Amino acid sequence: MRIRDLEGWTIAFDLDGTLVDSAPDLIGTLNRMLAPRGYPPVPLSSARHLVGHGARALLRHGFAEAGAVWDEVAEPELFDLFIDDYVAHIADDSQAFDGVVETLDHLAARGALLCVATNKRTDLAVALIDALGLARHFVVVAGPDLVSARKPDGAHVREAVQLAGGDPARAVMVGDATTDTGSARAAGVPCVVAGFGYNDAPLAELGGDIVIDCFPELIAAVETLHRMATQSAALAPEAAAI
Ligand SMILES: O=C(O)COP(=O)(O)O
Ligand SMILES: [Mg+2]
Repeated sequence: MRIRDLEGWTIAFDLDGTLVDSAPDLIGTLNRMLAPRGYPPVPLSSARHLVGHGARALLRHGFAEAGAVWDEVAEPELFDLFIDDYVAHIADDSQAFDGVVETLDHLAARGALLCVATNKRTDLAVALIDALGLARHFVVVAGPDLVSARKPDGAHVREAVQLAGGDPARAVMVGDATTDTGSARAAGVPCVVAGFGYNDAPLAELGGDIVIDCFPELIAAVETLHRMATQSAALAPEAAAI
């Protein structure tokens, strides 16, 4: 039997660009908004980094990327069209990154509680997670509508961990963008950066603690952060006595 050495620890995951390569469907929807309005499609490669701040931000910045004029008045209608189209195509081409299922199973078997903290609306996040057969891994899926403030606010990671029944003092965040590292830092939670995701800044400037190049490397990263936390907790009484 495996040692449950991660019992009492919670791992909060970002969704888009960390667990799931969802950009093809998000950018596909964006391009279906642009085409009938006479604008050119934005290539996936130049729009991936726009994913991570929610659908509204993707729409706005995607239109800018295509050189399209942004119509503030039309935004609510455009947003509704975007969501309707995205829901219909949510898992056409989106896939979990290699090794996600095995790695999540491994971490759960060692006792870790797993949850999701995403800037995707909760209903959309749940629909995507369900469509890819990942639902059984997570105690909670927390979009911005389920918490008091969205990433990069620290409340998002902190409250997602608490909703999962965990303690933010014994948690790790895993994400791919400045929204994730910012939220984790503000919550006092160490952050693993998915270097294979939709990084919106150079890796050295994202502000994470450990960068992983593929999902299975998360196991070693969590072990390192867990060891560091355990060692500093063991040293804390001595430090207090000095
Ligand atoms: O931009 C989004 O739709 C959500 O992105 P996230 O899962 O990376 O927070
Ligand atoms: Mg992301």
